[in-house]
Amino acid sequence: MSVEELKDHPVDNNKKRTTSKLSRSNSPVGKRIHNIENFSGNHINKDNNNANNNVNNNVNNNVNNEDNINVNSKIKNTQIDNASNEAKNPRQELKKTTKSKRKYRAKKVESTSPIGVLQLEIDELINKRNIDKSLISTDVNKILNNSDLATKFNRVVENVKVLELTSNGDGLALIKNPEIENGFQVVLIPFALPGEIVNIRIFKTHPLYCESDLLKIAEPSKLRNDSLINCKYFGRCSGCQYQQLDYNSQLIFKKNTIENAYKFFAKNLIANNKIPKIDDTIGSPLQYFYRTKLTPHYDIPRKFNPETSPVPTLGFGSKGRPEFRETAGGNFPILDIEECSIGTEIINIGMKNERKNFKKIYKTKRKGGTILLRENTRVLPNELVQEIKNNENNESNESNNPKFIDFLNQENGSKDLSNGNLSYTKSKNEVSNQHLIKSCTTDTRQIVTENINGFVFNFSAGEFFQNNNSILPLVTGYVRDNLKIKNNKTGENYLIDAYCGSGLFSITASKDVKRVIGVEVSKDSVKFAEKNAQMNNIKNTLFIAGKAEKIFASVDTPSKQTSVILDPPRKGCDELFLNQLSDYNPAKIIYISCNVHSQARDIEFFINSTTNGKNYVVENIRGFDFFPQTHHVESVAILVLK
Ligand SMILES: C[S@@+](CC[C@H](N)C(=O)[O-])C[C@H]1O[C@@H](n2cnc3c(N)ncnc32)[C@H](O)[C@@H]1O
Repeated sequence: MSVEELKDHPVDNNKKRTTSKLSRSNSPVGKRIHNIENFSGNHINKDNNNANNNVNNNVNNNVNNEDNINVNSKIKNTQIDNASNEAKNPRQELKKTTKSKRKYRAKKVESTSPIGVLQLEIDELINKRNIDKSLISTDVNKILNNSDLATKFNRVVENVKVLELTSNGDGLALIKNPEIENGFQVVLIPFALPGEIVNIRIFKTHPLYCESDLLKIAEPSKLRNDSLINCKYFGRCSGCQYQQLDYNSQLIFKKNTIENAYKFFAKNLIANNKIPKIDDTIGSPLQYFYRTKLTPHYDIPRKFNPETSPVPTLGFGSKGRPEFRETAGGNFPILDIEECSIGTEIINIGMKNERKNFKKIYKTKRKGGTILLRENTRVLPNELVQEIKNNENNESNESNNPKFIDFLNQENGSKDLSNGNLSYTKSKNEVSNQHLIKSCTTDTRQIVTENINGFVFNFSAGEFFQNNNSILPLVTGYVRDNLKIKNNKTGENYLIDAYCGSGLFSITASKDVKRVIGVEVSKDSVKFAEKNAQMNNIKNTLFIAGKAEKIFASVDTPSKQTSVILDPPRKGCDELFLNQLSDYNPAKIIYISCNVHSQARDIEFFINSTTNGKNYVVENIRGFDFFPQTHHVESVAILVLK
């Protein structure tokens, strides 16, 4: 952070831990945790750092258990002397007496959501060690209404052994429960790896687990290699979890996530040996600087005064207040982020431009918001490339070539405020020999272009499109290779692309099949799918705007010669759709998913609970790493009619 920016943030938030909605809002996990486990009052959340508080450090020895749980660990209770503080403040005293009882309200959890999966991971952790659930359950209502109890829970614990890694990339451990005799707390420790011995600070308690900050790594895992960390915000930003791991280890953890997902959600198929060995995860050609879309955001505080309040921070949510490494971005719920090492070069240039712009306009904002940064790739016409080249000798370059300026100005993208020009980067597609100009758009309705394996795609910047274009040739190639239907002597294959977006799989696979029918709920995406087919001179596609559930009413392709691609949103397919898919009875199903848990659940339902499901074999399951450095994994499962 520059000196200038430091001036913009005179408030030292280090003295104020706020686990507001915002502190978790960037992380899909955090978001769900907040939505699902909602306290009616304040969160259990005390300031352990506040130097003004009267702090007693009581160091207790933890009980040794038969397991490797927290062996020889010490629990350090950081207790705030509330009594003495409150007595001095009669207003607070009054408030205290009139305050109504705070109540913990648990909300319904979707089992394949991150918090739903965490519950299964917790069950597995305790079952493996024969620990009864009652020994890890905490009465959160009691803590909410008893500040002494809250400080007892919000403590520093030393020498904690990390036992597992969750599918969200957090370490999972067991520590002694400060209230239940011989009881435990399951604790989430972001950025910690299995096998590590760490010191942590608990800051939030839920009925079956608690959240903590990683303070110190006393004994690192052999897998940890902090020299690989490429980002000054890593260890606080909620975006990446795995930068401390070499890439191969990241891929192994992701394969593990897929294995666990099938273990949790396809129990019956696993028990009957109907799930094949999960194949190795295919890595991304780019492991940093790959993300073609980022959405930094900001919050406008309730008591915001445009004249006196500091510039709100702009970036991504912070994952608590870890201290195990020095990080940039400040101690804010939304970290003040200037660059993101997984974003592409032009996205980072766009981020810098838009930060400068934000400093000019933030006073007009009344509520928080998000800034869209989406990469747009255009091909520079050959004549223009030639003209620029020819003029190079005259000390002329592209920046003073009027035609090039015209080319740039066709685009309404992120501009360099110092000169008002569109920011861009140049690159070359070595396969097609095309010169590419990349810019960054911030307008959700702007039409952007992507080039994948010689195909061109247009779509609205605000609509869905895959974010890592470096891996798209690999995944679309894999899908194409697997569309072939064995024993199809007619030589005529058909494809149904359910949840087709702007036609990525329909178009890249169109040459291998006689006809493609795509269905997509977003009318805007369907419009682009049609346009993309036209632009790529593809004539055998038909796109239907509507719900995937309705597609089978309009399908006339022979099912034994048809493969179906499913690529639903994170929540997966609904049962109505899966029943219709089974009635249609296609020769092959390729299920692509960014949430392997809902994928496993759907495949279990399809095979076990639909009319024709039992006639399918799961031939292959493997991950594709669309999101290096993060816990996310895309999973592709192939089902074949026996
Ligand atoms: C994960 S995206 C995949 C898009 C496309 N296959 C791609 O890779 O670009 C899921 C798509 O499903 C669409 N969608 C969501 N619910 C749907 C439904 N019930 N029926 C059809 N499409 C749906 C979304 O609009 C989104 O475009």
